Amino acid sequence: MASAAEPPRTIELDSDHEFRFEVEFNKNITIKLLKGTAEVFGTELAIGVTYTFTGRKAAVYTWHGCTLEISFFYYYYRIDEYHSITYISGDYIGGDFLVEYTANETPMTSYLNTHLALQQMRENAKQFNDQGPRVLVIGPHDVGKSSLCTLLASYALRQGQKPIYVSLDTSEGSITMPGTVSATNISTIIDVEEGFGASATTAASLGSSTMPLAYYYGYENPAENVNLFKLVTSRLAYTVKCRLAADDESRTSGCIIDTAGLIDSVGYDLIQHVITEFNVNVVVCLGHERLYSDMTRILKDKPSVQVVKLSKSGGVVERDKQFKNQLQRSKIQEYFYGTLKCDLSPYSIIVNIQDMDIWRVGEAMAPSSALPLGMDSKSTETSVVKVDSSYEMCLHSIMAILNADNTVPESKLLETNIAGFIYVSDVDEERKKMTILSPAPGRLPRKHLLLGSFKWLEA
Ligand SMILES: Nc1ncnc2c1ncn2[C@@H]1O[C@H](COP(=O)(O)OP(=O)(O)OP(=O)(O)O)[C@@H](O)[C@H]1O
Repeated sequence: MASAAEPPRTIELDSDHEFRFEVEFNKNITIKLLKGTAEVFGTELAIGVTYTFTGRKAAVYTWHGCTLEISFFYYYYRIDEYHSITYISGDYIGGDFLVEYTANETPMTSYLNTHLALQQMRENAKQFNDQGPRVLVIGPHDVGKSSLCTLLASYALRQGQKPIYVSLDTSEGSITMPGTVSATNISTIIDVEEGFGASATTAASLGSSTMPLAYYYGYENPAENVNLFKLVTSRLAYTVKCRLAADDESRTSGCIIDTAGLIDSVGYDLIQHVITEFNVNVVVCLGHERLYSDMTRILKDKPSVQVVKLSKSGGVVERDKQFKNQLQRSKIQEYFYGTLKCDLSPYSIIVNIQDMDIWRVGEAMAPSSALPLGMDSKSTETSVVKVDSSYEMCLHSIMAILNADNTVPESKLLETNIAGFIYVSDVDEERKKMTILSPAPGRLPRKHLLLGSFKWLEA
Protein backbone atom coordinates (compact mmCIF):
# COMPACT_ATOMS: atom_id res chain seq x y z
CA MET A 1 0.00 0.00 0.00
CA ALA A 2 1.04 3.58 -0.53
CA SER A 3 2.53 5.37 2.43
CA ALA A 4 2.72 9.03 3.35
CA ALA A 5 5.73 10.81 1.95
CA GLU A 6 5.01 14.40 2.91
CA PRO A 7 3.43 15.95 6.00
CA PRO A 8 -0.32 16.34 5.63
CA ARG A 9 -1.87 19.80 5.36
CA THR A 10 -5.05 21.15 6.87
CA ILE A 11 -7.96 23.05 5.36
CA GLU A 12 -10.37 25.17 7.40
CA LEU A 13 -13.93 25.40 6.04
CA ASP A 14 -16.45 27.96 7.27
CA SER A 15 -20.09 27.00 7.69
CA ASP A 16 -22.04 26.43 4.46
CA HIS A 17 -18.80 26.00 2.48
CA GLU A 18 -17.71 23.19 0.23
CA PHE A 19 -14.26 21.81 -0.57
CA ARG A 20 -14.42 20.56 -4.17
CA PHE A 21 -11.78 18.29 -5.62
CA GLU A 22 -10.88 16.03 -8.54
CA VAL A 23 -8.50 13.09 -8.23
CA GLU A 24 -7.20 11.13 -11.20
CA PHE A 25 -7.53 7.37 -11.49
CA ASN A 26 -3.86 6.55 -10.85
CA LYS A 27 -3.59 8.77 -7.80
CA ASN A 28 -5.19 8.80 -4.43
CA ILE A 29 -5.67 11.35 -1.72
CA THR A 30 -6.85 10.94 1.82
CA ILE A 31 -9.13 13.26 3.76
CA LYS A 32 -9.58 13.17 7.51
CA LEU A 33 -12.10 15.23 9.45
CA LEU A 34 -10.28 16.70 12.45
CA LYS A 35 -12.93 19.02 13.86
CA GLY A 36 -16.55 20.02 13.19
CA THR A 37 -19.02 18.26 10.91
CA ALA A 38 -18.75 17.47 7.21
CA GLU A 39 -20.44 15.29 4.60
CA VAL A 40 -19.85 13.95 1.11
CA PHE A 41 -23.08 13.86 -0.94
CA GLY A 42 -25.11 13.62 2.27
CA THR A 43 -23.06 10.94 4.06
CA GLU A 44 -21.41 12.24 7.20
CA LEU A 45 -17.67 11.89 7.73
CA ALA A 46 -16.60 10.46 11.07
CA ILE A 47 -14.02 12.40 13.07
CA GLY A 48 -10.51 10.92 12.90
CA VAL A 49 -11.27 8.39 10.14
CA THR A 50 -9.11 8.50 6.99
CA TYR A 51 -11.09 8.42 3.74
CA THR A 52 -9.22 7.59 0.53
CA PHE A 53 -10.40 8.86 -2.86
CA THR A 54 -9.18 7.77 -6.27
CA GLY A 55 -10.66 8.58 -9.70
CA ARG A 56 -13.30 10.79 -8.05
CA LYS A 57 -14.74 14.25 -8.54
CA ALA A 58 -16.54 15.18 -5.36
CA ALA A 59 -17.01 17.72 -2.59
CA VAL A 60 -16.84 17.80 1.19
CA TYR A 61 -19.61 20.09 2.42
CA THR A 62 -20.01 21.49 5.92
CA TRP A 63 -23.12 23.00 7.50
CA HIS A 64 -21.35 24.20 10.65
CA GLY A 65 -17.66 24.57 9.70
CA CYS A 66 -14.85 22.03 9.95
CA THR A 67 -11.12 21.32 9.75
CA LEU A 68 -9.92 18.73 7.24
CA GLU A 69 -6.53 17.05 6.97
CA ILE A 70 -5.37 16.22 3.45
CA SER A 71 -2.60 13.82 2.40
CA PHE A 72 -1.63 13.04 -1.13
CA PHE A 73 -0.15 9.84 -2.55
CA TYR A 74 1.02 8.72 -5.91
CA TYR A 75 1.07 5.00 -6.54
CA TYR A 76 1.45 2.38 -9.19
CA TYR A 77 -0.32 -0.95 -9.16
CA ARG A 78 0.20 -4.24 -10.87
CA ILE A 79 -2.05 -7.26 -11.24
CA ASP A 80 -0.24 -10.55 -10.67
CA GLU A 81 -0.95 -13.94 -12.23
CA TYR A 82 -3.58 -14.59 -9.53
CA HIS A 83 -5.31 -11.37 -10.56
CA SER A 84 -4.74 -9.69 -7.24
CA ILE A 85 -3.86 -6.03 -7.23
CA THR A 86 -0.63 -4.99 -5.55
CA TYR A 87 -0.23 -1.29 -4.83
CA ILE A 88 3.31 0.00 -4.98
CA SER A 89 3.79 3.37 -3.41
CA GLY A 90 5.59 5.89 -5.54
CA ASP A 91 7.10 9.27 -5.04
CA TYR A 92 5.23 12.20 -3.68
CA ILE A 93 5.04 14.35 -6.76
CA GLY A 94 4.59 17.69 -5.11
CA GLY A 95 1.32 18.43 -6.88
CA ASP A 96 -2.06 17.95 -5.44
CA PHE A 97 -5.48 17.23 -6.75
CA LEU A 98 -6.14 17.67 -10.43
CA VAL A 99 -8.47 20.44 -9.29
CA GLU A 100 -9.21 21.73 -5.79
CA TYR A 101 -10.96 24.81 -4.47
CA THR A 102 -13.29 26.01 -1.77
CA ALA A 103 -16.72 27.37 -2.70
CA ASN A 104 -19.18 29.35 -0.63
CA GLU A 105 -22.04 29.34 -3.12
CA THR A 106 -23.85 26.03 -3.13
CA PRO A 107 -27.47 25.00 -3.70
CA MET A 108 -27.35 22.86 -0.54
CA THR A 109 -30.07 24.83 1.27
CA SER A 110 -32.53 24.20 -1.57
CA TYR A 111 -31.50 20.51 -1.64
CA LEU A 112 -32.08 20.28 2.12
CA ASN A 113 -35.48 21.97 1.76
CA THR A 114 -36.41 19.44 -0.92
CA HIS A 115 -35.43 16.64 1.44
CA LEU A 116 -37.50 18.19 4.24
CA ALA A 117 -40.56 18.40 1.97
CA LEU A 118 -40.09 14.75 1.00
CA GLN A 119 -39.65 13.84 4.65
CA GLN A 120 -42.96 15.56 5.41
CA MET A 121 -44.61 13.43 2.71
CA ARG A 122 -43.13 10.33 4.40
CA GLU A 123 -44.53 11.39 7.77
CA ASN A 124 -47.95 11.92 6.18
CA ALA A 125 -47.71 8.53 4.48
CA LYS A 126 -47.03 6.92 7.88
CA GLN A 127 -49.96 8.70 9.44
CA PHE A 128 -52.47 7.88 6.72
CA ASN A 129 -51.06 4.46 5.78
CA ASP A 130 -50.23 5.77 2.34
CA GLN A 131 -47.25 5.57 0.00
CA GLY A 132 -44.19 7.77 0.53
CA PRO A 133 -42.82 10.00 -2.27
CA ARG A 134 -41.76 8.43 -5.57
CA VAL A 135 -39.18 10.96 -6.74
CA LEU A 136 -37.82 11.16 -10.27
CA VAL A 137 -34.72 13.28 -10.87
CA ILE A 138 -34.30 14.44 -14.47
CA GLY A 139 -32.01 16.85 -16.29
CA PRO A 140 -29.36 17.00 -19.01
CA HIS A 141 -26.03 15.18 -18.74
CA ASP A 142 -23.65 16.21 -15.98
CA VAL A 143 -25.88 18.43 -13.87
CA GLY A 144 -25.50 16.39 -10.69
CA LYS A 145 -28.53 14.07 -10.92
CA SER A 146 -26.77 11.05 -9.42
CA SER A 147 -25.17 13.25 -6.74
CA LEU A 148 -28.54 14.75 -5.80
CA CYS A 149 -30.17 11.28 -5.67
CA THR A 150 -27.34 10.04 -3.43
CA LEU A 151 -27.77 13.07 -1.19
CA LEU A 152 -31.55 12.64 -0.91
CA ALA A 153 -31.11 8.93 -0.16
CA SER A 154 -28.45 9.67 2.47
CA TYR A 155 -30.55 12.33 4.19
CA ALA A 156 -33.55 9.99 4.22
CA LEU A 157 -31.41 7.23 5.74
CA ARG A 158 -30.08 9.63 8.38
CA GLN A 159 -33.70 10.23 9.41
CA GLY A 160 -34.35 6.53 9.82
CA GLN A 161 -35.99 5.98 6.41
CA LYS A 162 -35.25 3.09 4.07
CA PRO A 163 -35.95 4.40 0.56
CA ILE A 164 -35.46 2.35 -2.59
CA TYR A 165 -32.81 3.79 -4.88
CA VAL A 166 -33.53 3.13 -8.54
CA SER A 167 -30.84 3.70 -11.14
CA LEU A 168 -31.99 4.04 -14.75
CA ASP A 169 -28.64 5.53 -15.74
CA THR A 170 -27.38 2.75 -17.99
CA SER A 171 -24.14 4.45 -18.98
CA GLU A 172 -22.78 4.74 -15.49
CA GLY A 173 -23.94 1.65 -13.61
CA SER A 174 -23.98 3.52 -10.32
CA ILE A 175 -25.24 0.50 -8.37
CA THR A 176 -23.82 -2.35 -10.40
CA MET A 177 -22.53 -2.93 -13.95
CA PRO A 178 -23.07 -0.41 -16.75
CA GLY A 179 -25.94 -1.40 -19.05
CA THR A 180 -28.31 -2.38 -16.25
CA VAL A 181 -31.37 -0.82 -14.71
CA SER A 182 -31.36 -1.61 -11.03
CA ALA A 183 -32.93 -0.97 -7.65
CA THR A 184 -31.65 -1.40 -4.15
CA ASN A 185 -32.99 -0.79 -0.70
CA ILE A 186 -30.94 1.85 1.10
CA SER A 187 -30.69 0.53 4.62
CA THR A 188 -26.99 0.93 5.34
CA ILE A 189 -24.80 4.01 5.09
CA ILE A 190 -23.66 4.89 1.56
CA ASP A 191 -19.91 4.52 1.19
CA VAL A 192 -18.18 7.92 1.34
CA GLU A 193 -15.18 6.84 -0.71
CA GLU A 194 -16.74 4.73 -3.41
CA GLY A 195 -20.46 5.54 -3.50
CA PHE A 196 -23.04 2.89 -4.32
CA GLY A 197 -20.61 0.71 -6.25
CA ALA A 198 -18.75 -0.26 -3.15
CA SER A 199 -21.92 -0.65 -1.15
CA ALA A 200 -23.30 -3.13 -3.71
CA THR A 201 -19.99 -4.99 -4.14
CA THR A 202 -19.47 -5.28 -0.41
CA ALA A 203 -23.09 -6.26 0.08
CA ALA A 204 -22.83 -8.95 -2.57
CA SER A 205 -19.61 -10.36 -1.16
CA LEU A 206 -21.10 -10.47 2.32
CA GLY A 207 -24.34 -12.01 1.05
CA SER A 208 -26.29 -9.03 2.37
CA SER A 209 -29.97 -8.57 1.67
CA THR A 210 -29.27 -5.13 0.19
CA MET A 211 -27.97 -6.71 -3.02
CA PRO A 212 -29.44 -4.86 -5.98
CA LEU A 213 -32.16 -6.18 -8.22
CA ALA A 214 -31.05 -5.64 -11.80
CA TYR A 215 -32.32 -6.18 -15.33
CA TYR A 216 -29.96 -6.14 -18.26
CA TYR A 217 -30.52 -3.58 -20.99
CA GLY A 218 -27.08 -4.12 -22.51
CA TYR A 219 -26.52 -0.73 -24.17
CA GLU A 220 -25.04 2.48 -22.88
CA ASN A 221 -27.69 4.90 -24.09
CA PRO A 222 -31.46 4.38 -23.54
CA ALA A 223 -32.07 5.82 -27.04
CA GLU A 224 -30.20 2.90 -28.66
CA ASN A 225 -33.13 0.53 -28.12
CA VAL A 226 -36.07 2.46 -26.71
CA ASN A 227 -38.50 -0.45 -26.69
CA LEU A 228 -36.12 -2.68 -24.77
CA PHE A 229 -35.39 0.13 -22.31
CA LYS A 230 -39.13 0.52 -21.74
CA LEU A 231 -39.54 -3.22 -21.29
CA VAL A 232 -36.83 -3.53 -18.63
CA THR A 233 -37.90 -0.37 -16.78
CA SER A 234 -41.51 -1.60 -16.70
CA ARG A 235 -40.33 -4.91 -15.31
CA LEU A 236 -38.18 -3.16 -12.69
CA ALA A 237 -41.05 -0.82 -11.81
CA TYR A 238 -43.38 -3.78 -11.32
CA THR A 239 -40.95 -5.43 -8.90
CA VAL A 240 -40.31 -2.17 -7.03
CA LYS A 241 -44.07 -1.64 -6.69
CA CYS A 242 -44.44 -5.19 -5.31
CA ARG A 243 -41.73 -4.42 -2.74
CA LEU A 244 -43.42 -1.15 -1.80
CA ALA A 245 -46.71 -2.97 -1.37
CA ALA A 246 -45.21 -5.73 0.76
CA ASP A 247 -42.83 -3.78 3.00
CA ASP A 248 -44.27 -1.08 5.27
CA GLU A 249 -40.93 0.68 5.83
CA SER A 250 -40.15 0.89 2.12
CA ARG A 251 -43.69 1.95 1.29
CA THR A 252 -43.62 4.99 3.53
CA SER A 253 -40.00 5.84 2.65
CA GLY A 254 -40.77 5.74 -1.10
CA CYS A 255 -38.21 5.62 -3.87
CA ILE A 256 -35.67 7.90 -5.53
CA ILE A 257 -35.10 7.41 -9.25
CA ASP A 258 -31.91 8.50 -11.03
CA THR A 259 -32.07 8.83 -14.81
CA ALA A 260 -29.76 9.15 -17.79
CA GLY A 261 -29.47 12.71 -19.13
CA LEU A 262 -31.77 12.33 -22.12
CA ILE A 263 -33.96 15.39 -22.65
CA ASP A 264 -34.75 15.26 -26.37
CA SER A 265 -38.03 13.91 -27.77
CA VAL A 266 -37.01 10.30 -27.05
CA GLY A 267 -36.01 11.40 -23.55
CA TYR A 268 -39.41 13.04 -22.95
CA ASP A 269 -41.15 9.86 -24.06
CA LEU A 270 -39.01 7.81 -21.66
CA ILE A 271 -39.57 10.26 -18.79
CA GLN A 272 -43.34 9.94 -19.23
CA HIS A 273 -43.04 6.16 -19.40
CA VAL A 274 -41.07 6.10 -16.12
CA ILE A 275 -43.58 8.47 -14.44
CA THR A 276 -46.44 6.13 -15.35
CA GLU A 277 -44.69 2.87 -14.55
CA PHE A 278 -43.23 3.92 -11.18
CA ASN A 279 -46.31 5.96 -10.30
CA VAL A 280 -44.01 8.96 -9.74
CA ASN A 281 -45.50 11.86 -7.76
CA VAL A 282 -42.50 14.23 -7.53
CA VAL A 283 -40.45 15.20 -10.59
CA VAL A 284 -37.27 17.15 -9.83
CA CYS A 285 -35.93 19.05 -12.87
CA LEU A 286 -32.29 19.80 -12.25
CA GLY A 287 -30.43 22.65 -13.88
CA HIS A 288 -32.62 23.15 -16.97
CA GLU A 289 -35.30 25.85 -17.23
CA ARG A 290 -36.86 24.60 -20.45
CA LEU A 291 -37.17 21.04 -19.17
CA TYR A 292 -39.00 22.36 -16.10
CA SER A 293 -41.39 24.41 -18.19
CA ASP A 294 -41.99 21.51 -20.62
CA MET A 295 -42.61 19.08 -17.76
CA THR A 296 -45.06 21.49 -16.09
CA ARG A 297 -46.95 21.70 -19.39
CA ILE A 298 -46.83 17.97 -20.18
CA LEU A 299 -47.88 16.97 -16.65
CA LYS A 300 -50.60 19.61 -16.15
CA ASP A 301 -53.28 16.95 -16.51
CA LYS A 302 -51.74 14.93 -13.70
CA PRO A 303 -52.40 17.01 -10.57
CA SER A 304 -50.96 14.26 -8.37
CA VAL A 305 -47.51 14.87 -9.86
CA GLN A 306 -45.57 17.83 -8.45
CA VAL A 307 -42.84 19.32 -10.63
CA VAL A 308 -39.95 20.95 -8.77
CA LYS A 309 -37.10 23.00 -10.17
CA LEU A 310 -33.65 22.91 -8.59
CA SER A 311 -30.47 24.58 -9.72
CA LYS A 312 -27.28 22.79 -10.61
CA SER A 313 -24.36 23.01 -8.20
CA GLY A 314 -21.40 25.02 -9.50
CA GLY A 315 -19.21 22.12 -8.43
CA VAL A 316 -20.65 19.57 -10.87
CA VAL A 317 -17.99 18.62 -13.33
CA GLU A 318 -18.57 17.88 -16.98
CA ARG A 319 -16.92 14.57 -17.65
CA ASP A 320 -15.55 13.95 -21.12
CA LYS A 321 -16.08 10.73 -23.05
CA GLN A 322 -12.64 9.48 -22.03
CA PHE A 323 -13.36 9.89 -18.31
CA LYS A 324 -16.77 8.23 -18.69
CA ASN A 325 -15.19 5.28 -20.52
CA GLN A 326 -12.61 4.99 -17.77
CA LEU A 327 -15.41 5.10 -15.19
CA GLN A 328 -17.22 2.30 -17.02
CA ARG A 329 -14.07 0.19 -17.16
CA SER A 330 -13.41 0.74 -13.47
CA LYS A 331 -17.01 -0.31 -12.69
CA ILE A 332 -16.50 -3.56 -14.60
CA GLN A 333 -13.12 -4.11 -12.91
CA GLU A 334 -14.78 -3.41 -9.56
CA TYR A 335 -17.45 -6.05 -10.20
CA PHE A 336 -14.85 -8.79 -10.59
CA TYR A 337 -11.93 -7.61 -8.48
CA GLY A 338 -13.69 -5.49 -5.86
CA THR A 339 -12.44 -2.21 -4.54
CA LEU A 340 -9.48 -1.08 -2.46
CA LYS A 341 -11.58 -1.72 0.61
CA CYS A 342 -13.22 -4.94 -0.45
CA ASP A 343 -10.84 -7.03 -2.50
CA LEU A 344 -12.53 -9.81 -4.50
CA SER A 345 -10.91 -12.78 -6.26
CA PRO A 346 -12.76 -13.93 -9.35
CA TYR A 347 -12.30 -17.39 -10.86
CA SER A 348 -11.07 -18.16 -14.34
CA ILE A 349 -13.10 -21.13 -15.56
CA ILE A 350 -13.20 -23.08 -18.83
CA VAL A 351 -16.75 -23.93 -19.88
CA ASN A 352 -18.28 -25.88 -22.76
CA ILE A 353 -20.13 -23.58 -25.10
CA GLN A 354 -22.88 -26.18 -25.66
CA ASP A 355 -23.66 -26.16 -21.91
CA MET A 356 -24.81 -22.55 -22.22
CA ASP A 357 -27.49 -20.73 -24.18
CA ILE A 358 -26.06 -17.40 -25.26
CA TRP A 359 -28.61 -14.81 -26.43
CA ARG A 360 -28.47 -11.34 -27.79
CA VAL A 361 -31.20 -8.86 -28.59
CA GLY A 362 -32.37 -9.04 -32.22
CA GLU A 363 -31.03 -6.38 -34.55
CA ALA A 364 -32.38 -3.04 -33.34
CA MET A 365 -32.26 -1.48 -36.76
CA ALA A 366 -32.90 -4.46 -39.04
CA PRO A 367 -34.32 -3.38 -42.38
CA SER A 368 -37.91 -4.60 -42.75
CA SER A 369 -36.88 -6.58 -45.83
CA ALA A 370 -34.46 -8.63 -43.72
CA LEU A 371 -37.10 -9.64 -41.18
CA PRO A 372 -39.37 -12.68 -41.28
CA LEU A 373 -42.85 -12.04 -42.68
CA GLY A 374 -45.20 -10.38 -40.18
CA MET A 375 -42.43 -9.12 -37.91
CA ASP A 376 -41.54 -5.45 -37.65
CA SER A 377 -38.32 -3.92 -36.36
CA LYS A 378 -40.03 -2.96 -33.08
CA SER A 379 -40.59 -6.58 -32.18
CA THR A 380 -36.97 -7.51 -32.92
CA GLU A 381 -35.90 -4.81 -30.46
CA THR A 382 -37.45 -6.79 -27.64
CA SER A 383 -36.79 -10.34 -28.77
CA VAL A 384 -33.70 -12.47 -28.43
CA VAL A 385 -31.74 -14.51 -30.94
CA LYS A 386 -29.28 -17.28 -30.14
CA VAL A 387 -25.59 -16.54 -30.59
CA ASP A 388 -23.64 -19.47 -31.93
CA SER A 389 -20.05 -19.49 -30.79
CA SER A 390 -19.14 -16.41 -32.77
CA TYR A 391 -15.56 -15.70 -31.81
CA GLU A 392 -15.60 -11.95 -32.43
CA MET A 393 -18.99 -11.38 -30.88
CA CYS A 394 -18.25 -13.19 -27.62
CA LEU A 395 -14.57 -12.47 -27.05
CA HIS A 396 -13.95 -9.84 -24.35
CA SER A 397 -17.68 -9.43 -23.82
CA ILE A 398 -19.56 -8.96 -20.62
CA MET A 399 -22.51 -11.37 -20.38
CA ALA A 400 -25.36 -11.22 -17.91
CA ILE A 401 -26.44 -14.52 -16.35
CA LEU A 402 -30.22 -14.46 -16.56
CA ASN A 403 -32.05 -15.73 -13.52
CA ALA A 404 -34.20 -17.97 -15.71
CA ASP A 405 -34.59 -21.71 -15.29
CA ASN A 406 -35.29 -24.06 -18.18
CA THR A 407 -39.05 -23.54 -17.98
CA VAL A 408 -38.84 -19.83 -18.89
CA PRO A 409 -39.83 -19.40 -22.56
CA GLU A 410 -37.55 -17.55 -24.96
CA SER A 411 -40.03 -14.68 -25.20
CA LYS A 412 -39.75 -13.98 -21.46
CA LEU A 413 -35.96 -14.10 -21.14
CA LEU A 414 -35.46 -10.33 -21.35
CA GLU A 415 -37.91 -9.89 -18.49
CA THR A 416 -35.89 -11.97 -16.08
CA ASN A 417 -33.57 -10.34 -13.59
CA ILE A 418 -29.84 -10.94 -13.47
CA ALA A 419 -28.07 -13.47 -11.25
CA GLY A 420 -24.63 -12.03 -12.02
CA PHE A 421 -22.13 -11.31 -14.79
CA ILE A 422 -19.27 -13.12 -16.46
CA TYR A 423 -16.48 -11.88 -18.68
CA VAL A 424 -15.33 -13.91 -21.70
CA SER A 425 -11.53 -13.82 -21.77
CA ASP A 426 -11.01 -16.43 -24.52
CA VAL A 427 -13.01 -18.43 -27.04
CA ASP A 428 -11.71 -21.69 -28.53
CA GLU A 429 -13.90 -22.18 -31.57
CA GLU A 430 -12.40 -25.55 -32.49
CA ARG A 431 -12.86 -27.17 -29.09
CA LYS A 432 -16.10 -25.25 -28.51
CA LYS A 433 -14.87 -23.94 -25.17
CA MET A 434 -14.76 -20.55 -23.53
CA THR A 435 -12.56 -19.19 -20.78
CA ILE A 436 -14.62 -16.99 -18.52
CA LEU A 437 -14.03 -14.86 -15.47
CA SER A 438 -16.70 -15.48 -12.88
CA PRO A 439 -17.20 -14.04 -9.39
CA ALA A 440 -18.02 -17.52 -8.05
CA PRO A 441 -16.31 -20.92 -8.57
CA GLY A 442 -17.93 -23.98 -10.11
CA ARG A 443 -20.80 -24.25 -12.54
CA LEU A 444 -22.74 -21.21 -13.62
CA PRO A 445 -25.99 -20.94 -11.63
CA ARG A 446 -28.08 -20.66 -14.84
CA LYS A 447 -27.42 -21.55 -18.45
CA HIS A 448 -29.07 -18.52 -20.11
CA LEU A 449 -26.60 -15.73 -20.83
CA LEU A 450 -27.42 -12.37 -22.38
CA LEU A 451 -24.82 -10.60 -24.45
CA GLY A 452 -24.85 -6.80 -24.45
CA SER A 453 -22.77 -4.26 -26.29
CA PHE A 454 -20.15 -3.89 -23.52
CA LYS A 455 -16.62 -5.09 -24.17
CA TRP A 456 -13.80 -4.97 -21.68
CA LEU A 457 -10.10 -5.64 -21.93
CA GLU A 458 -8.71 -6.92 -18.68
CA ALA A 459 -5.79 -4.78 -17.50
N1 LIG B 1 -20.71 19.83 -5.58
C1 LIG B 1 -19.85 19.11 -6.29
N2 LIG B 1 -18.53 19.35 -6.22
C2 LIG B 1 -17.64 18.63 -6.94
N3 LIG B 1 -17.99 17.65 -7.79
C3 LIG B 1 -19.29 17.36 -7.90
C4 LIG B 1 -20.30 18.06 -7.16
N4 LIG B 1 -21.51 17.55 -7.49
C5 LIG B 1 -21.28 16.57 -8.38
N5 LIG B 1 -19.96 16.44 -8.63
C6 LIG B 1 -19.31 15.51 -9.56
O1 LIG B 1 -19.65 15.90 -10.90
C7 LIG B 1 -19.76 14.75 -11.72
C8 LIG B 1 -21.12 14.74 -12.40
O2 LIG B 1 -22.12 14.61 -11.41
P1 LIG B 1 -23.30 13.52 -11.51
O3 LIG B 1 -22.77 12.17 -11.87
O4 LIG B 1 -24.08 13.62 -10.25
O5 LIG B 1 -24.09 14.13 -12.73
P2 LIG B 1 -25.22 13.44 -13.59
O6 LIG B 1 -26.14 14.52 -14.01
O7 LIG B 1 -25.83 12.31 -12.84
O8 LIG B 1 -24.38 12.89 -14.80
P3 LIG B 1 -24.88 11.89 -15.98
O9 LIG B 1 -25.73 12.70 -16.89
O10 LIG B 1 -23.64 11.42 -16.63
O11 LIG B 1 -25.63 10.80 -15.30
C9 LIG B 1 -19.55 13.54 -10.81
O12 LIG B 1 -18.22 13.10 -10.95
C10 LIG B 1 -19.82 14.10 -9.42
O13 LIG B 1 -19.14 13.36 -8.43
